[in-house]
Amino acid sequence: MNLALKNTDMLARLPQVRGGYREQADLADVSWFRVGGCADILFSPADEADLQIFLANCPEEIPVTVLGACSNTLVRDGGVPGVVIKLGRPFGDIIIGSDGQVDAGAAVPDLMLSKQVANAELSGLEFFRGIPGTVGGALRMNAGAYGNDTATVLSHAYAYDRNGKRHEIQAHEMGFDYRHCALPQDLIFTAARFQTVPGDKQKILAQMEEISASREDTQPIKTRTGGSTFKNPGGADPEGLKAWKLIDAAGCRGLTQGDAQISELHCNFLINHGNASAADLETLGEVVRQRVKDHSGVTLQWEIKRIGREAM
Ligand SMILES: Cc1cc2nc3c(=O)[nH]c(=O)nc-3n(C[C@H](O)[C@H](O)[C@H](O)COP(=O)(O)OP(=O)(O)OC[C@H]3O[C@@H](n4cnc5c(N)ncnc54)[C@H](O)[C@@H]3O)c2cc1C
Ligand SMILES: NC(=O)C1=CN([C@@H]2O[C@H](COP(=O)(O)OP(=O)(O)OC[C@H]3O[C@@H](n4cnc5c(N)ncnc54)[C@H](OP(=O)(O)O)[C@@H]3O)[C@@H](O)[C@H]2O)C=CC1
Ligand SMILES: C=C(O[C@H]1[C@H](O)[C@@H](CO)O[C@H](OP(=O)(O)OP(=O)(O)OC[C@H]2O[C@@H](n3ccc(=O)[nH]c3=O)[C@H](O)[C@@H]2O)[C@@H]1NC(C)=O)C(=O)O
Repeated sequence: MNLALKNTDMLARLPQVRGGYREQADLADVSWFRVGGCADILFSPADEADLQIFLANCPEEIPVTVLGACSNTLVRDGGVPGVVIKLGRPFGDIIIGSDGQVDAGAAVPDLMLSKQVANAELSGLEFFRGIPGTVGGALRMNAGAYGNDTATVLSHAYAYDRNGKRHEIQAHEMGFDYRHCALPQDLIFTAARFQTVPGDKQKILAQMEEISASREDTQPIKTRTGGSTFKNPGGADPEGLKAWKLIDAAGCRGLTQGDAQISELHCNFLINHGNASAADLETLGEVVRQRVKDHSGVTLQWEIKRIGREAM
């Protein structure tokens, strides 16, 4: 009752937008883990101008969170306070220009981008083939795989800050590191330009198939998961210290908590077998962190973003 009143109050204080607001929107529906509570308010902007109007006029004290495909995010069971912004089709264009420049909206799925770019006989974005997020999430996470990452192919990105001011940000200004972008958390990316190079279509497609097959063999990609749970302590260096080896050595492969499990196939993946709660998944992750710390002295860092409130 109190919560409903609070939401109604919040709604009344939000600016008029064309995209529309949805109250108590179930985020489990959009999350790869298929867990989590509701967004107080979900906002899908009608276009860039709508997003700008929202940000410029949304009261400062109302929290704003942006989500892409929610493939690297664990939404807690108590839901997300304030407004969750989910960019949709109006931010879903791909434009392939001259000189290998590729413009993509922030909501474009990485997989779709890699396929269209390959069909245009351009190379550089093959690694996106196996990453189930969006361009916006790739920019924030510096998503990467198989020896490449977003930082190496980005030319520049466009973003709005919490006051509705638009920024053009060059790749070298993003503060990219392994699975990290140092820009302020309030920035909402709306689009990016990538630099690709001409390539042989058959070779590009073959490489993408190879990536896809390798993932199917080594990662539980068809389950309800968030990808790698923890960052590799050795970073992107293929010879560096691997989270999965530490987890394995600490005896955590296959460990369960309710319907949550540490994958038997790849023990840096957390899985929801169907009825896990976000709390089950997070608790299991913390158990693993503690066991690894006790066993090897290494403190694993979460790669997965955890957002929202604990269940009440
Ligand atoms: C099966 C599986 C395999 C995976 N494999 C890989 C892999 O090989 N390599 C890899 O790097 N990752 C991998 N991931 C993790 C995930 O797909 C990536 O991190 C991806 O980039 C997240 O994108 P998203 O759109 O789902 O972001 P979300 O999970 O929705 O959000 C992640 C972060 O990005 C922010 N964000 C999202 N959109 C925007 C935006 N428009 N503007 C500003 N911030 C934004 C969110 O606020 C949040 O902080 C995998 C995940 C799964 C489920
Ligand atoms: N889609 C998801 O969020 C999740 C998918 N999965 C798994 O992933 C696999 C594939 O999922 P599926 O939904 O069929 O994949 P799709 O590629 O059909 O769609 C993925 C999402 O991307 C959106 N999308 C697609 N193209 C664009 C674009 N150009 N611009 C903006 N948004 C776009 C879709 O939006 P729209 O709704 O407008 O079509 C949809 O929300 C399945 O195995 C599924 O179980 C698991 C968890 C979550
Ligand atoms: C999935 C993610 O990214 C992944 C990315 O897909 C792959 C491929 O480049 O390399 C990193 O995983 P990783 O270091 O565990 O490498 P993987 O390719 O998955 O595995 C390496 C090798 O170890 C083997 N392996 C892995 C886990 C396991 O339990 N057992 C096992 O034998 C695999 O079979 C494979 O032969 C990224 N993870 C991190 C934290 O950096 C993600 O960030 O969400």
